[in-house]
Amino acid sequence: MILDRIQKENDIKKVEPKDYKKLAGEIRHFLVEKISKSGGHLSSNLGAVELTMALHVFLDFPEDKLVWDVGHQSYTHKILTGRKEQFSTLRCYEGLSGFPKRKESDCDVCDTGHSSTSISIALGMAVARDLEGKTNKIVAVLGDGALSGGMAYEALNNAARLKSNLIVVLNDNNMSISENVGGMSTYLGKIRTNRKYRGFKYDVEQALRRVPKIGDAIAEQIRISKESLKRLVIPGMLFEDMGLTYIGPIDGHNMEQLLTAFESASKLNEAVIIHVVTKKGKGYPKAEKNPSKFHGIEPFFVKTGESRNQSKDESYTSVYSHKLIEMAEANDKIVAITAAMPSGTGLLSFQDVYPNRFFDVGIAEQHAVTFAAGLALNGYKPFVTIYSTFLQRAYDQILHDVCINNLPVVFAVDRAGIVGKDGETHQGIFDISFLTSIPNMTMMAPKNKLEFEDMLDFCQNYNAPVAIRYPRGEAFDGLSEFREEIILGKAEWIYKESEIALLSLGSMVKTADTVRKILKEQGHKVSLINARFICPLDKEIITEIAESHSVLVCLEENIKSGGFGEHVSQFVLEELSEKISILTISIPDIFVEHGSVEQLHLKLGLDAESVVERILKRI
Ligand SMILES: Cc1ncc(C[n+]2csc(CCOP(=O)(O)OP(=O)(O)O)c2C)c(N)n1
Ligand SMILES: CC(=O)[C@@H](O)[C@H](O)COP(=O)(O)O
Ligand SMILES: [Mg+2]
Repeated sequence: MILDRIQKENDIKKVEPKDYKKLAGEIRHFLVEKISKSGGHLSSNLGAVELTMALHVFLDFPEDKLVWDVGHQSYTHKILTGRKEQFSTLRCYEGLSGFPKRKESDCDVCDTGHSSTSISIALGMAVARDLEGKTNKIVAVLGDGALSGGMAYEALNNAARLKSNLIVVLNDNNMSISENVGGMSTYLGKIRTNRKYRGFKYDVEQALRRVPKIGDAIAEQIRISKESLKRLVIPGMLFEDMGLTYIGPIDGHNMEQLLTAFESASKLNEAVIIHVVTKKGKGYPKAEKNPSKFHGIEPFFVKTGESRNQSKDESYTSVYSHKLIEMAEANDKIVAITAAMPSGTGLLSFQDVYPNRFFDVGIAEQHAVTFAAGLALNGYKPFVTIYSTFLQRAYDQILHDVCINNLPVVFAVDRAGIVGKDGETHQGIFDISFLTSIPNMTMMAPKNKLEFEDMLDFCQNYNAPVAIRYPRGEAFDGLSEFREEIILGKAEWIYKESEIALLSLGSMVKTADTVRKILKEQGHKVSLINARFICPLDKEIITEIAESHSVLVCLEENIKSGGFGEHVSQFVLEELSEKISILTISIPDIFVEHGSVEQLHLKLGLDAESVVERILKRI
């Protein structure tokens, strides 16, 4: 095996070019084997094997810097930098991360997981390099999907002024997680299908250069026709007109072409875009055929491509998907918006039923929110469906465009709480803190499936900004006998006793129910209250609790700062501190690494036993 000869960074330089193809095959085999057991981002990694190999032949690590956009496609980079043996721990607790991690290797320059940041990072590093008088190479690699994100354009706009070398590799596989969308995607498609014009461009330019000094009129005519030809057919002209150099399109599975392009680009004292065309899922036919399914995949059987986990439980996402379609049937003002996550957010089926009322805006969370504000201003009811972690991108748009105008936009905040294996960059543990600090915002979280549906109905009829957060995975269907009407700012009594009151929010109601059972077995009297709303806070129920209990325990799956517990504590401190002692169970103010949700809950003290222990200590 050639792969066995690669133990650390730069070892690939010893591999002979005639063996590149074999090495690429071995890496693909390794990826499919490992990811089929651990789960992970398969399709993007299979597509980027030769590209990564070529970059590793071209660059000297760790002096040269390679910046991955999102980072979900960096597995081959990990293999080539001495982390192959750790792949059996991929995305497991305390194991290898699925994204670049500085603490794993000095060949990883930046921890990432969110899209469209690579050109900014690389440009910053290039400018720092120049200021230091150094000459190391810096390369950013981003996908065509990542190029739908606003930050990428802001960075390109800025990079056009650079007077030293920076290489931006655009890895174009004509896919985001699902179909890539938008004008840039169309433009790249034209370049791909007009490859023959590469030769044409060269011929025209050569011919023009050879024109001897002739009369001004003819020269001007030639200049004009050159300009119009460029605009019509020459690949990458948009980038060139911005002041960037464009090379491409290049076959991203051809090592020779890639290496030639990198070498040529590195000689230029400016920012160069190398447009590389690859096939997402390459080498595993099932992923080639259905790259979306294998973009981020749970463990699967290699032979059939079917998942190893045959869970039939309905997810919150799927509940949302069905309910939204049902509501949209009766309410033609409902529109659904996603930022490049139609599958993950469950909106694919909405798109099937209501294609004209479905909008995938690309990886553009900021635009998604302000676009929703525009729709709401003209009488529509937008459901902006974005994962908690990616909504972080749109804080000012929520504040400035939606909340100051007090517009009836619904924020369906999926993947709220611990998401597990994607780790720090993807945990949805900040949304309560950043959303509830904004005036005019109402925020809630359901305890179970039925309440989620009722809350969505509430959102539909609510005439102001409202956010509803729900977790990744299976929808809880317990406690369904408790189904009081949803009233703005009102919590729900589930069990009314005395001594200890568990005031619990969303996903933590299920845990609190278990905590209550354990405490009752030990002889305690325990109430369970479903908070439902974070803001407005049900001050009345908190006051009632304070009159009849000695300890109030708040439970939530958000960080402590700015969380639900902090809101309740503030009120108790100001109004009720004489009457009741308060204990908040939240996630500490840290970034939470990868691992299974259960392991992470255990580590963070959010499992029932740890909660019981903390309560007993308190009383
Ligand atoms: C800000 C942000 N929004 C959404 C995502 C989810 N996401 C991860 S990868 C991806 C698609 C990226 O497409 P592309 O850059 O073309 O890479 P490919 O997967 O095709 O290799 C998306 C939407 C993200 N990581 N960051
Ligand atoms: C890389 C990325 O950001 C997405 O692919 C993310 O991993 C999706 O997460 P879900 O699996 O929760 O949809
Ligand atoms: Mg892509």
